[in-house]
Amino acid sequence: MATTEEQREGAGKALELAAIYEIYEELLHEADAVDFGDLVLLATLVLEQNDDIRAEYQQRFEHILVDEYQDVNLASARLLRALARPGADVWVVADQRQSIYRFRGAEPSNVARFEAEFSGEKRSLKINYRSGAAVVRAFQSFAANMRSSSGGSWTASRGEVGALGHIVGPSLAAEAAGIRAHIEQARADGISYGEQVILARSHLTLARITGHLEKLGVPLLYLGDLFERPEIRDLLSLVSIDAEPGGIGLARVAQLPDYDATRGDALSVIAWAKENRVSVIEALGRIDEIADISQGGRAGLARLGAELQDFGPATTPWTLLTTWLFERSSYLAPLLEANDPKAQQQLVAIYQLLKVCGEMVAAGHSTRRQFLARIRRIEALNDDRVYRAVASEASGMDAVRVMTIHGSKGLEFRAVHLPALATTYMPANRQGIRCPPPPSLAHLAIRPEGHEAEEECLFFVGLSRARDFLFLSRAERYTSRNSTPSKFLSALTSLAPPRRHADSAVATPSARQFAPPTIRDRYEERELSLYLQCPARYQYERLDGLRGATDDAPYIRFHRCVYRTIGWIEAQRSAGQPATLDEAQAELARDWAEAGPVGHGFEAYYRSSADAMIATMVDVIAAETGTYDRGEWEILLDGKLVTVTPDRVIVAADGTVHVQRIRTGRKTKSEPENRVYALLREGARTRYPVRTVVIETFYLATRETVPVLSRKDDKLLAEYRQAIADIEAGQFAPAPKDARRCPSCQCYFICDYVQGVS
Ligand SMILES: Nc1ncnc2c1ncn2[C@@H]1O[C@H](COP(=O)(O)OP(=O)(O)OP(=O)(O)O)[C@@H](O)[C@H]1O
Repeated sequence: MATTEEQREGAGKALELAAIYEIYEELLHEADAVDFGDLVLLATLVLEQNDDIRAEYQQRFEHILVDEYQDVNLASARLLRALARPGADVWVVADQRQSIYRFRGAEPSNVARFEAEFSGEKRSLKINYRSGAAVVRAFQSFAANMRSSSGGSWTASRGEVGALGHIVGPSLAAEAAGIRAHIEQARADGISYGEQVILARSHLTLARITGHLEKLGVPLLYLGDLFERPEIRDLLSLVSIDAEPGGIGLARVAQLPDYDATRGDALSVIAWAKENRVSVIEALGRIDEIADISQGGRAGLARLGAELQDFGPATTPWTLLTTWLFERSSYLAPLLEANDPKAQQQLVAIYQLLKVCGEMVAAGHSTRRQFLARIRRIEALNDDRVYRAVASEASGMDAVRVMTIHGSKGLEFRAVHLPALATTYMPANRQGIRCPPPPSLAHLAIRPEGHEAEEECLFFVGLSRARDFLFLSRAERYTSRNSTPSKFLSALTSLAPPRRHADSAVATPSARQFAPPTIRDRYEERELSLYLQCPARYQYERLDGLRGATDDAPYIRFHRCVYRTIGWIEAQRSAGQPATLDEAQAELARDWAEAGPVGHGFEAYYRSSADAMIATMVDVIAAETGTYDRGEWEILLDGKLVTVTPDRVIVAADGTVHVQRIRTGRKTKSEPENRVYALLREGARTRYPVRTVVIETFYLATRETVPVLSRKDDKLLAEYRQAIADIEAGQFAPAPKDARRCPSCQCYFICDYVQGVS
């Protein structure tokens, strides 16, 4: 029974998840498909529930060998029990110091139970054949204090070979320069690039480090986030021209060196195409008719028009890319000529994109729009990992390997580089449990000690991949704050004392300069909010007037429909004609057909939530006794007017004014920190100087009204003032507040911002 607020919220989430999971299972069933977990689950159930099948398999296998036994979870442990007949030889290999799959249900305690469960015995391996003595000493020293299974001692059969290194740099750039020095040190010892690996806890860390190493000219077999690489963005922008609405891709393509056009040229072409209702490609073909094009740009854009000629709505991304790259443009020429590690890397990335494109087209995402939508979706779900590893065709390249520690399990390399050994990176911070399991499954939640133990194991896995050289490194600053050394280093510093590596002099590109826009005295709250979300997006959308496609998740579409319908209901009420439930639902049906998650697997679930919210709204309005005061407010901030239209303003019978913001989502802790509340309070102060005003959030899903206090108003209003000042100073560098939302931005493909790296 949930008694506290937290438990109630947890139970609500668990119920929601259970409902979604049921639909997910139904969809799997309809598609006649199984997921990864089912592969083990279904096999186990078949064996457990059918005596004859179990007998058949049990007598087939006299010996069963299990590797990585510490990673066995509940389902695979049951599979093993069902497969092993009484008296069968079960032989397992386990290293509890390498248990790195607790997060997906692995139960290292299986190892401790092995002897009793299978009447077995345990033997320890004492000789290490992989690593030289220096490396063995390092992981032995670390293992001495591990939680999951402390201790262990090994004789290095290869003897005194190899060495350790440890550098500390003031910044990430300096750390990268230090890693390059380590890489070269190993090469001087006869270890090629291809025999070296960089291992880190997360892809994000790898992307950040490799971004710097790439600039330093280190050949790497790693692409980072494929779809955020500059050359891939060039190509995706090209694909998007006339495929995503608005011709936005031209803003990037026109500025490629080959076309020598300006951003202003691109905007002129896009505007002309819109005005004349022709495609952007056609507009490029008629460039002579377009005014306001720079001299160099005119010739370049005419050339681009010729290259794209005869590409129409039916042209697939595959045809467009291959024809343009190999037959028409000279985009590849400088890369082929340069033949340096950076160019090679770019060519590999382009090859990889073509491969992905071919696969996606074959899988039915065959129009250019579908292809781009698919990429946005992959990025939004952070599901691009499979595209980061370089295609096997390139595996012969002599380039440093790059992978997560999880990905390195079971592998070995002559030199291992472990960067970012700083607090919060290694061990990583434990993430809160977003949806705690219900009490009956509480044993499945990873406890804090489990997280720490798992992080230690990860580090042990990283250390023990090295054959000859183990190189450790960290920076004193990764963000604007200083970062302290990883606590895991303390076991190693006496063996590998840190050396300082000075900052490198890698030139960073200068920030983009833009002419300040016209100074105005009036701004909408919405546009300032957009600016604060991302200055670049503000510029593209508000100043350049660029509109393109966005990838809106069904969840967003559901909320948008509910807000739209509520806006209509509120307007009806203000006009003195409150909507009936039927009318409101008919309005929702219209909004839904136009903008809802129609056809999505979870549509019915979203729709019933939307229906319930609309019914609540109608009900709440019917029960209301106050009067309405609706309209746009103007709030004066340092001589500038900021306009905002509150969701609802009700003057109650006792004269109190309730200013509400309506939310269709779940109650969140951050909601009261939304700066719009500060603005509403400021507005209410001048509009209702003598009345009591309450600023509140109204949560439709739960009918809750929560007052918002004024604690941070000054700071929040200052954000609006700063936004206006920055806009007027022409500061529009991409700086998304929440980079995870970038893939749903219309400017995604033309933008230079790289998540976690920029
Ligand atoms: N008896 C042996 N003589 C010489 N070399 C050996 C011997 N056994 C293993 N090796 C070498 O030692 C290295 C490690 O072996 P292997 O990968 O099988 O170990 P492991 O226990 O699976 O390691 P881990 O679980 O840490 O990945 C390999 O390079 C392997 O060729």
